[in-house]
Amino acid sequence: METSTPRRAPAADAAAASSYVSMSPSPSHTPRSSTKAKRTLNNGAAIVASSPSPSPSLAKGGGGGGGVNIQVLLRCRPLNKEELSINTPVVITCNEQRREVSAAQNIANKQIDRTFVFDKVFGPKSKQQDVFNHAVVPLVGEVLDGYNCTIFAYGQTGTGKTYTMEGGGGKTQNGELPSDAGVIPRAVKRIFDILEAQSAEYSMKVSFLELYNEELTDLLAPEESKFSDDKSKKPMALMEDGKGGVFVRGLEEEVVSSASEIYKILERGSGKRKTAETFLNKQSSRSHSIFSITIHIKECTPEGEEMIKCGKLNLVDLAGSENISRSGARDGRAREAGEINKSLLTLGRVINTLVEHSGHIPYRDSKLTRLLRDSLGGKTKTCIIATIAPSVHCLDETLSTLDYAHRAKNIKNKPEVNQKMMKSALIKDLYFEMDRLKQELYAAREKNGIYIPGEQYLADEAEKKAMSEKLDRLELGLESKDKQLDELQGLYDSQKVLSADLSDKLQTLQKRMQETECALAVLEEKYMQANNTIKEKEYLIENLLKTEKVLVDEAHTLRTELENTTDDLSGLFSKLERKGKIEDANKNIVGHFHSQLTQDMNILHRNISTSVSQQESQLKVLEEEMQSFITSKGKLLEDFKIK
Ligand SMILES: Nc1ncnc2c1ncn2[C@@H]1O[C@H](COP(=O)(O)OP(=O)(O)OP(=O)(O)O)[C@@H](O)[C@H]1O
Repeated sequence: METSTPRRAPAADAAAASSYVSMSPSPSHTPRSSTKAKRTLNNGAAIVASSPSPSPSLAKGGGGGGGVNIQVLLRCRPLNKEELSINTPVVITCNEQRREVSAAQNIANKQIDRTFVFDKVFGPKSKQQDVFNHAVVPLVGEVLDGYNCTIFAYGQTGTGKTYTMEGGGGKTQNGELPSDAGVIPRAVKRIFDILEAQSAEYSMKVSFLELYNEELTDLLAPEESKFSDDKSKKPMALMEDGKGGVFVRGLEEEVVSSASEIYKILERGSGKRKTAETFLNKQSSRSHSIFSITIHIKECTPEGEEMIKCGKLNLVDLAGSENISRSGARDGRAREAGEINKSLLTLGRVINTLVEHSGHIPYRDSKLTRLLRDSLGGKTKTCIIATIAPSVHCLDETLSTLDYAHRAKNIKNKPEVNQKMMKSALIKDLYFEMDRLKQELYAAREKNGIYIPGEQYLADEAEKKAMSEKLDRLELGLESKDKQLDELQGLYDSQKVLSADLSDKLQTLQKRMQETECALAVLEEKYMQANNTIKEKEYLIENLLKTEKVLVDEAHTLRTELENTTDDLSGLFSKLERKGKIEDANKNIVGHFHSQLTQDMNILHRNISTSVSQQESQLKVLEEEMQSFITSKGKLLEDFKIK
């Protein structure tokens, strides 16, 4: 029966029965002691064989070809109170639209701006909800689809890694998370919301690991253990799983069935993290932490076969990348900073080697890189949230974070979905494990009286006690689950009645809906007709308006032309008037000229006739004189001849 109440699938019981946690993508379960480790390797063979090797047919998300670049997001925190009080200059500008971050640098009195582009940029005003929506929501979906996903926060101390990952934690008000809740509580809530909306049958377990001074500790281990192996104090071993992965021996995985349970676990674990006051952060996390959520979801194949899908979300809060003197780390703190830097330096070297493809990748040089191996260049889907501060005092560290994160953008992973496991095979394994435990119990009883070293006896006793307590807890859990099942059955029956009632109502509503749909269709037809008429009218109006515009333009042209013609005509008339006047004046002049000419001509005529008569008389005189001259000359000539 499928219900919305979280139910534990057998896989969860198997997981709960073991206490080794693999950091490898495979959902393998390993027991607490070395004997148990051996057992699980045998017993877990069915699971391990089917789970770690990802099925190429099931793989999605671009595992093929060159892989998928890991996502790198950048978040810049706002100035804090101290920085504001001393008016610290801001040297970082974020352009969220263009996904750019610019750092203003002053080198030798020259202003040099460096700009970096990321997959997403969150400025100082960004909300926790924004970061969650862009960084985590898609990955939560991938986890529920059976992928392993890792989100890790990287940045200088005091830049908001813990704020981004945990924020105000999971203190809910009226079932809602506070606005400052970070990525982890929001991811938890979303996972439960989705699973419950899908009425999925699932089981979930969480682990919380701390890496401090290259030593691993379990943040979920009980504070005081009656038994010899007090894990809260004792560092834990990181072991190779023989398949290229690693697991942390003895890491507690708590089975959870509600978001509030996880919030409590988170609060408990976070409280145990090593923190200290530094110049840059009053409550600086001095360790790296990895909070992991493993989800097993039941699915049915079309053939009715029950399968278990497994996905894992690793949420990593790294310790601050820092300069020892600037961070104010002293004495023990300096060693601490050195160790933190060792892990982060190795992380940097791993990133560089991955990006430059320059041979051997030094994963093994630090525990952090061994743990994150599958998230960097492996089969996991990874997202890095790099955090920076905007103040000028942090510029060097900010640039180093920006360079680091920008380089990490080029890392390619080949995400592959975890192969689904058959539920029947899991149950078989579980029964096998129970039988084995029973046999061990009988054998242990029968061994009464045989000598074994006291230390081993105590250890075995402690383990037996822990196991029987666990068994009791499991039985109790089973009983309560049975009760829950009964309750749910009752609920189911009442729901059935309710559903019959509702289906009647649904039918009535469907009828009404059909009628409404008919009316709607008629209305839609009318609406379409009206729309067409409106369109036609609009077309006509548009054309009319166009014609009117043309006419108005033409009228304007005509009017200007008319005005020009009127001007021309009045010019012409004034010209004609002037011409008439000139003609009249010319007439007068001509008349005057004519009479003057006549007078002058008469005078000339008279003068000429006078002159002619004078000339005639003068000619006569001249003739006479000439005659007399000739006669005189002739006389003279004759005289001369005679002489
Ligand atoms: N985006 C933000 N908005 C508001 N306050 C922030 C933001 N980021 C960080 N802070 C505040 O700045 C302080 C330091 O943040 P936080 O402890 O998360 O830094 P951190 O990077 O985890 O430092 P460390 O590496 O030392 O642990 C906290 O008081 C936190 O509330």
